[in-house]
Order: sequence, then structure tokens, then C-alpha cells
Amino acid sequence: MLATRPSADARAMLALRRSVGKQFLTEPGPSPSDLDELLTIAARVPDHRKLTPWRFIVFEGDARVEFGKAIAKIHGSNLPDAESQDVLHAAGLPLRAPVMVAVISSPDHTHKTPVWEQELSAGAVCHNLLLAANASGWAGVWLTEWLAFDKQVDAVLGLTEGERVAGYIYLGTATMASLERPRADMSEKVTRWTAPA
Ligand SMILES: Cc1cc2nc3c(=O)[nH]c(=O)nc-3n(C[C@H](O)[C@H](O)[C@H](O)COP(=O)(O)O)c2cc1C
Repeated sequence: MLATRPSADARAMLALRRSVGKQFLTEPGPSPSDLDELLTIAARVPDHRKLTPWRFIVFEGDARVEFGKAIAKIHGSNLPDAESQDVLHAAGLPLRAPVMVAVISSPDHTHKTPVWEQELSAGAVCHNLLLAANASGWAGVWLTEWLAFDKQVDAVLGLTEGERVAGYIYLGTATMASLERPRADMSEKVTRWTAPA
């Protein structure tokens, strides 16, 4: 199979790809076997020296409820003055979609491949997972929020030293079509290099 096989459908999908708003995801979501397939595709990313410097933590069903309880407790301890509704809100974060996947950046800090390159590969995994989901009819969004930057949450996730959350990918069915948003002015973003005179 040629990796460069032209596909008008794939091109059209990429040209219009969008995330879904985090409040617009609902059931159904990918089944465990659907998800296995999506993760296998997501893992097909550029990866300098083949280090696979990332891994996945899947949250399905009641695991989302339990994770919500754990992060609500952390949120409450981080903000002792937090209103109870804020803590409840935290508990609901993982329940915003039928399936949530934490993509963990897991770089080898001793390897000659720079950590930056390994982290970029983890970012590519996040986006590839979204694209795989979209191509399979699922909607999704890549969020980090405070959950990706909290040492206590890292501990609940079982991250080792040097690992980080690259993103939480929420997957499910969109309750409404995403509206278009302004895109970059490509004339400001693209230059063509010419040799200095
Ligand atoms: C690393 C990363 C973290 C993000 N974290 C958040 C977030 O915490 N909250 C949020 O509303 N959007 C977040 N976004 C943005 C959304 O994923 C999405 O890209 C944005 O809403 C624009 O929609 P689009 O992907 O359709 O262009 C994040 C994006 C990236 C790349």
C-alpha cells in the first residue's frame, strides 16, 4: 500500500477538519475494539529513532467517574476556598465524552534524540488520534486544562518522573456541527526562503 495514495475524500476531510466544542460531545462513543483500532492508527506517527516516546491511558465507563472523584478531591485540596459547585464541576470533567484518552509523553531523557523531538511525536499522536476518530465518524477534542499540569493528577495517572500529559482526547458523537472559525492568514504565515544577497 502506497502511503501517498491520493484520496479526494481524505483531502476534503483534512481541508475541513475541526474539533468539536467540549460541551457538544455525547454518546455513543467508540467501543473498546473501535478504540483499539483508533489507537493503533494514532500510534503511526513520525518518531525519530523509533523510540515510541508516548503511551495511552484510556478512560471508559465508570473509570471516568472514579477519575472524576480523584481530580475533584485534588481540585478541592488545591483551592481550599473553592465552592462546592467548582469541586462538582471538576468531578464532571471526564464525563464530558463517552471516552477520554490521556496521551502521555514519555520521552527517554538520556537518549540522543532531543526530548523536544520526542514531545513533538507525542503531539503528533494526539492529532493523529483526532484524525483517525474523524475518519471513523467520531467527533473529538484535544484538551489539557489544569489536569495536564498538576503533579497530584500525574500521580493518580501513575506517571513516572519525566512523563507528562500531552493531552486528554475526548471522543464521542457531536450534538451539533462545529461552526467554522477564522483560520490563519497564510500570507502572514508562509514565506519562501531566498539566499541572503
Ligand atoms: C496542546 C493543546 C491543548 C489544548 N487545550 C485546550 C483546553 O484546555 N481548552 C480548550 O478549550 N481548548 C484547548 N485546545 C484547543 C482545542 O483542542 C481546539 O484546537 C480549538 O478549540 C480549536 O478548534 P479546531 O481544532 O477545530 O481548530 C488545546 C489545543 C492544543 C493543541
